[in-house]
Amino acid sequence: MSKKKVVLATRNKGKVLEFNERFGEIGWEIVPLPEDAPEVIEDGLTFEENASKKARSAAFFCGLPALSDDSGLEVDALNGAPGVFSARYAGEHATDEQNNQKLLQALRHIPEQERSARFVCALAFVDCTRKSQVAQPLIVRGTCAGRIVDIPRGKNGFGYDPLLFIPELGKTIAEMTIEEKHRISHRGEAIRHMIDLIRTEHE
Ligand SMILES: O=P(O)(O)OP(=O)(O)OP(=O)(O)OC[C@H]1O[C@@H](n2cnc3c(O)ncnc32)[C@H](O)[C@@H]1O
Ligand SMILES: [Mg+2]
Repeated sequence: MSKKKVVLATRNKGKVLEFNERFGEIGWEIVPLPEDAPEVIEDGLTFEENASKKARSAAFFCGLPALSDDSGLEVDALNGAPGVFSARYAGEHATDEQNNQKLLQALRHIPEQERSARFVCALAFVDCTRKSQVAQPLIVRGTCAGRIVDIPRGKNGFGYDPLLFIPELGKTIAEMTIEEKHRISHRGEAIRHMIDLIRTEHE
């Protein structure tokens, strides 16, 4: 049987690496988002809303089913910020480094026991070959809880990975291999949920 082509609606290379190969077990061939796909304005109030917008836009543009990811970091001492603004916390085209520095600065007076935080990942899947799903994408969420360190640690991963320490494993996410991250991360959990959901949808 030929594989089902699904567009991965993201421009984030770190995410792309984490999705690679994960959907082979349900017979998907993941194809990259074309360079000329339209920019999506990520103005939703929730990760789920933004993920739906990104998946719908890519599905319409490519005429293929599309999978998208909207994710971010929620810090309790900042009432959930940066949240859906994680990518542009330090400004519209901020680098990971600038976002990390801004977060460390915002938390500089907060003691270790009050630095709890979590990564959240919402995935949306729009299958334009199934009419009902264009209006209502399949949506799942995964989370990964830890606490924010005061000095970045580790070189792996991307984004805020050097800042989130996972007490059970005694390291930050940037100190993990991609396999270790997949086992415990928000994105790993969301991908497992999405694969389960797609399997039940097709039963
Ligand atoms: O919208 P797309 O094109 O998918 O790419 P993006 O990088 O803009 O992605 P988001 O809008 O979902 O913003 C996510 C932000 O949260 C950060 N982030 C998401 N997942 C992460 C992870 O696994 N580890 C570290 N930081 C992460 C990421 O660096 C961004 O700053
Ligand atoms: Mg984005």
